[in-house]
Amino acid sequence: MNDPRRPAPIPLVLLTGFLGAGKTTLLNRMLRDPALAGAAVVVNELGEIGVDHLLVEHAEEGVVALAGGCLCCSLRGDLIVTLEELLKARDNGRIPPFDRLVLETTGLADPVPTLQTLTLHPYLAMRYRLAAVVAVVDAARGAETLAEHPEAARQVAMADRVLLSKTDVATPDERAATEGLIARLVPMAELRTAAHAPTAAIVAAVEAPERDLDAAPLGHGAIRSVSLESEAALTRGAYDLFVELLRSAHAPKLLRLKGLVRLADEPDRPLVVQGVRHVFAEPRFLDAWPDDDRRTRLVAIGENLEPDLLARLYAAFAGRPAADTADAAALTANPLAPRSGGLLG
Ligand SMILES: Nc1nc2c(ncn2[C@@H]2O[C@H](COP(=O)(O)OP(=O)(O)OP(=O)(O)O)[C@@H](O)[C@H]2O)c(=O)[nH]1
Repeated sequence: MNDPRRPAPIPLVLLTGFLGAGKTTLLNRMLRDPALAGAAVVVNELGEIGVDHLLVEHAEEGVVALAGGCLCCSLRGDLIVTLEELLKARDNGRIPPFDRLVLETTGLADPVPTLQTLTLHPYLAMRYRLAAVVAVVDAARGAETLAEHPEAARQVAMADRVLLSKTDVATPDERAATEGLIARLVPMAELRTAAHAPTAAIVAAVEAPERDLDAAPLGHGAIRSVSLESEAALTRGAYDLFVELLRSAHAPKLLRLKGLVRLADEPDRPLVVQGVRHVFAEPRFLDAWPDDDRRTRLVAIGENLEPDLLARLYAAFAGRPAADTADAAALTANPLAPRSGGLLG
């Protein structure tokens, strides 16, 4: 599946977080860290100010600031051009061959369209691969912000890793409230303190979802996550069909699907799944499982997702329809059984 003639895709880390959360402060710290010397950074700034002086001080050709608009809407075209230009400059040797890219979005940006752009674009999807979505959340005002601003909640819901900033000024109550909301919104994400996390770990790729996830609604009609796991390997056909049905039936609600899949014909190499809305990056195999756990582990994130429906859909393809239920119940709850109110909602 991996073509040896193609250059290895460059890991891309999307750095998100609400206005004033502390993204630029964090980036500035990263750019001073020799461990990240090989990274390029793209900053999208809202407003007319343009180039962020902090970043320009610490990096040279690798920094491209997009001024004048929001990354997820008016500057989407420019984002593509910028990322292509960076590749061209890298391939021509005009800039150092950066080994990863950090893309900072504006504080109001919805990360979903940006991720879609990256996974949909044929050339960019071939040259970059999404390594992680990192969200910065202000420990002091996070709870308030997440509750009041749906944009902020969407940013956090998409994150693989959440970094708490301003822990130095947050009261214990404020911090606990912020952490509580983050845990409900995105229980699978790693939560770290921005000031203490090693910067290399912040932008490291996330290859395995966390385990023992509970679907956790934030509130009525809000974003929630659903985990899907199975011991048995899936056939490629079953996996493809599962994704196809998931996309066609749940696409309007589904913001993201990610994780590792164990396929019957490649049990020693996990297939990495990265989907944003109905767009799925071409799945790729890792060389090996990241740990001893070789189960398929998928996380679906979306608005008003129905965990039971998703679990039954997945179970049907994972070869264990309703395995946890009694026989009679298993039969009647079998999602493949022809009846009304089936899997496709
Ligand atoms: N006390 C404290 N202040 C912080 C911390 N991180 C960021 N700040 C301050 O918070 C303010 C906003 O930080 P930025 O890094 O500009 O935030 P941003 O997320 O890039 O903001 P936008 O550009 O609006 O999206 C600045 O005044 C920072 O100095 C922190 O950990 N502790």
